Amino acid sequence: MDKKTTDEKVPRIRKSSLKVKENEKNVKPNRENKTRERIAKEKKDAKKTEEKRNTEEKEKGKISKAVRGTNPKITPNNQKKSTSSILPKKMSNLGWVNRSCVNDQAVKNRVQDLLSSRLIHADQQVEWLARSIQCIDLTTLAGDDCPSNVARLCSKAAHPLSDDLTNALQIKHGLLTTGAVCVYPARVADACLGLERLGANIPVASVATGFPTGQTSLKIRLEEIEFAVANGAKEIDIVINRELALSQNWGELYNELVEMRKACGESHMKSILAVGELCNLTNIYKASLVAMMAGSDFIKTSTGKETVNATLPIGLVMCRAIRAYNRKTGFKVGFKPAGGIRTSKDVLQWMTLMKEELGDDYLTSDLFRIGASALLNDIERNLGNHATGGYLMAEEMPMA
Ligand SMILES: O=C[C@H](O)COP(=O)(O)O
Repeated sequence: MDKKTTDEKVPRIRKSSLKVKENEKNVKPNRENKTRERIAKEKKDAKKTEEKRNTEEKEKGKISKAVRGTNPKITPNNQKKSTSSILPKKMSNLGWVNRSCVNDQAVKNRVQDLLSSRLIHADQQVEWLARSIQCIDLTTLAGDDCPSNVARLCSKAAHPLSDDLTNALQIKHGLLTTGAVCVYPARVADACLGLERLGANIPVASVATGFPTGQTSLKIRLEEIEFAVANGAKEIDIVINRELALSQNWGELYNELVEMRKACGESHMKSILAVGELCNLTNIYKASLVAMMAGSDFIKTSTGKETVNATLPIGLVMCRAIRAYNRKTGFKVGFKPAGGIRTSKDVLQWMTLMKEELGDDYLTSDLFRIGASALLNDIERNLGNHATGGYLMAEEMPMA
């Protein structure tokens, strides 16, 4: 494990180098004055920036009070930890992987139990739905994606709800954003530009490694990651090599994922398991462990292109793997269900799963994302219903 910090030797400063030579003082007074002025100016600028940031943070903090109730809290997405603070989380324990086995019937029972007795109460739904928006990776992954529809997606990510609705829910305009926008590598630059123009501090996620099938050479898959990172992607959604998982070649899968992790650099790596193609729950559990051991920041269910995508039993198995990994290593890896999540009811069920299996800590965008292209419209409609007592018409949702 790379958890320990390295004790770096601090270079010693020779005392003599700290002394200001008398003659230098006399010879270059102007330069010293200029340096002092520059330092004073820098301090003043830093103070101004700090004050500006404090005011912004204060404003944004109001969002948590704007939505009824206090649990779960809504905090602005741009308070996310910087990617550079993420430590590598590599470990290899293939014995653990090989010994793992999932009891299918127990999984079914647990999901039944979650669905029948633990759903979110109606009077908490507004705050949970508003919070779920912050966890959405708003996605477009279509062959005809182009700068204009990506710009539109960015606009929706930066302003997910109409002004009328944010006013009715007392959410200050512009403070609620999605967790990320997710696009193909060729559209990353468009997305970065679109968000920059809006002044939105939202990360761009890129699918990569031959998404959705991964059926190309490792070299090309790694180059694709590098291309997306170079274009500004802060999050990379890679697909795992299904052949290696299906043939139980966990060692080779681990090696490939480690290479991908390296290629991501400081960008987050989300590993898509393509669960619908892994045959059984035990394979999904094992692939989850391997992906986490190789340093994934998130494990993600699906590309949205398989026949079977995110289902609750599969989600439960992946959450249990995340929990086991956390208990063994102390690292918290995030979870991203994706594919076919389209309704407010779906998202509340996924949030219930997260809360019950992993706890409140995992209900922030640092550790929970929902990959979805159409979900936001349904959430908007439902919040509209809560605010006005009637469902919004399509024309009342201009960005839908
Ligand atoms: O990663 C995100 C998925 O591709 C989105 O799938 P969806 O279009 O079914 O919401």
